[in-house]
Amino acid sequence: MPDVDPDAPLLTAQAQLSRAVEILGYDAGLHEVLATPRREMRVAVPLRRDGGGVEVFTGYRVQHNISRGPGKGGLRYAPGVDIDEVRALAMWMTWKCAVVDVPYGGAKGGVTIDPHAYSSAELERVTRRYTSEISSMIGPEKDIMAPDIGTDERTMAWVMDTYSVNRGFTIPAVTTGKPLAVGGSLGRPTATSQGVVHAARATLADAGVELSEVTAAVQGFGKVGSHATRLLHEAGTRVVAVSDERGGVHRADGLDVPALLEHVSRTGSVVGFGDADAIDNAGLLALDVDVLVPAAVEGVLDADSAARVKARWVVEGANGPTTSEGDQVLADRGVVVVPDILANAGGVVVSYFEWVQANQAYWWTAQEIAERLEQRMLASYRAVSELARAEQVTLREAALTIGVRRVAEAHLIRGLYP
Ligand SMILES: NC(=O)C1=CN([C@@H]2O[C@H](COP(=O)(O)OP(=O)(O)OC[C@H]3O[C@@H](n4cnc5c(N)ncnc54)[C@H](OP(=O)(O)O)[C@@H]3O)[C@@H](O)[C@H]2O)C=CC1
Ligand SMILES: O=C(O)CCC(=O)C(=O)O
Repeated sequence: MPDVDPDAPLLTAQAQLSRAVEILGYDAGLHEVLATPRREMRVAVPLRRDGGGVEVFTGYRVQHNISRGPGKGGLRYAPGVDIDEVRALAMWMTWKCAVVDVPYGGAKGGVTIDPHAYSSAELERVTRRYTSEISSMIGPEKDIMAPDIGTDERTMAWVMDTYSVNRGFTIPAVTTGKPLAVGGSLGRPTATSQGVVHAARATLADAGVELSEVTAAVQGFGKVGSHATRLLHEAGTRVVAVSDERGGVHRADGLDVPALLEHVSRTGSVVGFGDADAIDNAGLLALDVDVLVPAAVEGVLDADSAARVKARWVVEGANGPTTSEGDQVLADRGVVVVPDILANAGGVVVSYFEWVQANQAYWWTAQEIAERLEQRMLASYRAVSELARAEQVTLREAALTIGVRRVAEAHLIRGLYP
């Protein structure tokens, strides 16, 4: 028997689906339809290095489900990317888009590359080659990409440009999370983090607590974690610890967040920030705080680390930060977990707004975007929390039930399920 890591993201995603199917009482056939990725592509991505020589990377795009609309989901550049991770991330996108009721299926892409180890020119060549290789699979009406770990708005501009030049005209709606200059949306860079803060505010309110009364720790200081830290600080939360891949910093009285952001923009890491103590990622997860925001990678809250969590609320900025065993431990200990497919859905909500704006070639104001994002996040949170209360299930089980049911309904109504 090959070794199977019980914390592998795909096993977590499959176990979550099985639980939703059990709650919904679906049969084995429908379960299989919902579990099976609709389309997958694996491509070779050769790169000529700046200094000569060639390396070949592997790229993937998975469309897990397209029954409610085109595939939608990010593109990840990380050394650990493999097909099963991309499958898990694509499946989570399917339920996420359904929970916040945007008219998409779920997709995800990835290239097995450490983006820190390559120049910007090299990453541009990798992105253009990857896009060309998968271009038959993507498009505004087929599958729309966005940034994820290791990619950013510049990456999305390269994808959009490569796709467009091959068709002979500009097609902004093939990606979201683009720079404003090429059809991006106001509010998209902060949307995921803003959604995390809306979700945190809503779940605290259920317990009669306000953001200004609590302490928080944030793991991951990239596109999601850094803005979440700033927005929590602006909402009056005392953020006492943050981390990135290299380590973290902790100050019990609360970090000076504007000074921290300035330090990171100067040095590229939270590590070494003055007036704070060093802390490692495991230590951060176990801090005595009210709110914990994992906003880095999958699987950090497994059975062991979940047993050490002291926070009362975990708001998942990352996709899949909690394993199935970790989830059970947190539930048994009464920790409220706002699940990824709800808590970090602000990004895909504003991506949807960006796609709508690009399709109409008509741009909304920052206020319109902020209001519509808040409305959709709060309505989605309410639907999930009411179901959780009514059925006596966790917020994750309730969110999965809503998402999976909407996707299954689309299959059944379309007649795709024999
Ligand atoms: N971007 C978006 O709109 C959305 C992202 N997400 C999810 O949020 C998470 C973060 O994504 P995003 O912020 O975009 O990615 P980024 O690449 O912008 O940032 C990732 C951050 O996580 C840190 N990190 C990486 N590995 C570890 C580790 N093992 N332990 C601690 N920190 C680590 C990185 O540190 P370093 O810089 O040192 O490498 C960096 O600070 C992912 O799970 C992603 O799927 C979910 C919804 C939308
Ligand atoms: O903005 C999007 O389209 C999707 C972002 C993403 O990859 C995610 O929500 O995990």
